Amino acid sequence: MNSKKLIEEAKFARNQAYVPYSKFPVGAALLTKEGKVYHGCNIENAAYSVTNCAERTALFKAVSEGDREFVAIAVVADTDRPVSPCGSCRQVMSELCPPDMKVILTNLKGDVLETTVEKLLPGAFHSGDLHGK
Ligand SMILES: O=c1ccn([C@H]2C[C@H](O)[C@@H](CO)O2)c(=O)[nH]1
Ligand SMILES: [Zn+2]
Repeated sequence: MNSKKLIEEAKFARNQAYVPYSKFPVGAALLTKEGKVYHGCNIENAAYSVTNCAERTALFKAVSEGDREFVAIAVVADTDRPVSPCGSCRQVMSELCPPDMKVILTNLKGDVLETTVEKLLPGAFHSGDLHGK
């Protein structure tokens, strides 16, 4: 699947966002090695900090269904620049995705920034840092 199609999938996912507080819907589409797409949207909560971002929704759905091999993720929001994933999502992507995995950031105007997991969080804390290993 090409980037353009994955972006369309992310826009589709954005329609399901539950955003009564921010009114800022975000969509994500996560592509597996086998070609399956997991959709994610942001899901907010009256206790704001419990909110789940679109990127993490897609990743947690995939892992919970037994999929762990990912090749790309597209994220879309109505931003001036291509949407920029938050720190928590960058950390979760670093944990669950290959460092060189493609991350396609975009907005409704059609600006596209293609980057990687590693570029979004250089020097991420990872499993090898635990227990002095
Ligand atoms: O990359 C991003 C940035 C923000 N949000 C969500 C979290 C919250 O619901 C709203 C405003 O921060 O947007 C995402 O889902 N992904
Ligand atoms: Zn996030």
